[in-house]
Amino acid sequence: MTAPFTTLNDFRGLLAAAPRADQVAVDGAAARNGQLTKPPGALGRLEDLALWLAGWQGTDRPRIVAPQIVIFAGNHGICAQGVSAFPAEVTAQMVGNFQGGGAAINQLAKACGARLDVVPLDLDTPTQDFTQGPAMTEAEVVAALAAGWDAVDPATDLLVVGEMGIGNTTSAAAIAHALYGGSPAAWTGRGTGVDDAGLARKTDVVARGLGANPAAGTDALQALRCLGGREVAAMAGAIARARVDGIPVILDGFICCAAAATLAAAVPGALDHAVAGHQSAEAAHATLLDRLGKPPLLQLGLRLGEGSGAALAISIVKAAAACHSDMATFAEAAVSAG
Ligand SMILES: O=C(O)c1ccc[n+]([C@@H]2O[C@H](COP(=O)([O-])O)[C@@H](O)[C@H]2O)c1
Ligand SMILES: Cc1cc2nc[nH]c2cc1C
Repeated sequence: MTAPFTTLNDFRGLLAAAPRADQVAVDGAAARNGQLTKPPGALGRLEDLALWLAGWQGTDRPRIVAPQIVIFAGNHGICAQGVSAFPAEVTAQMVGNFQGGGAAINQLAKACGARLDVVPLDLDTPTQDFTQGPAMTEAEVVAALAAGWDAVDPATDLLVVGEMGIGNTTSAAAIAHALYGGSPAAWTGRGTGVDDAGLARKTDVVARGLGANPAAGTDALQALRCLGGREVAAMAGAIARARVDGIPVILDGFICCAAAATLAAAVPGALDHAVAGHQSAEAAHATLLDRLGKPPLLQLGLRLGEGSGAALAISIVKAAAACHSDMATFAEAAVSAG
């Protein structure tokens, strides 16, 4: 498909017009949940997940049979300022590793039975350094949103978006700072492992980013354009496509959630189809999840990106659907209800 928008305003309009979850299916799933052979509430958050899936799949018996993971990769102009523990060429090298099957996400995708797609975005043309002005033009950010939109398989029933982009924790911190305010230091963490001097440089870059891009402080999609990267915008485009098509999404770490946050700030309800897969060890991810109102399913100390934490959570969401849809009811199993 070719994405049905050519401007940020078109994109915002599509997202604002997206249908809501199917309440009849949710009510049907809640009724079924009450008849399953377990004490009420005994499956904890698995029960919430099943009802959430029911609403987006439009059935009281949701199933996950075709999960898709898409990894977007982009390069960042701000890398020249020494904001990462790794050199920018690692982004393209890791794309080769994903394509060769050697990265963590290849194993995690295999382990949960998900299709994995890798989408490199103009790696030879990093975004502009956002301390000097906008990272992307409107045409560039729209192209990245469209790449994300087009990468979603409309037949998938559960989507994970992940990223690879040296420097992108700085971009994500700058976006969070623009959307939510607070001090630049509160949003800035160590990413791939910068030392104290690197952390101080990053914090300064985050502060100067908003200073150089006042539009980012007044409009969430401008924050994405001015402070984001191509892979960040592509994740936003894919999450938005899933919202419009009613496909449930599991959010990954700090960068994925910063991309998602631009949608939530632009259009209320834009993330109703999304749950948080995990809480990353990146310092500000907990705060960002709190702002999004999304409690994480897992907290394993991961800080990898690549969709890794969300990929692990696919198994949990699959399990929630299987229990809900395939368990026996008290009547079917001839078990006495309480
Ligand atoms: O997902 C996260 O929360 C996360 C936290 C720290 C680092 N990363 C990954 O590390 C890269 C960005 O780190 P950095 O230090 O280059 O900004 C990028 O490729 C991300 O996938 C990802
Ligand atoms: C090796 C490496 C792998 C990654 N995967 C996601 N971000 C990454 C950053 C680095 C440095």
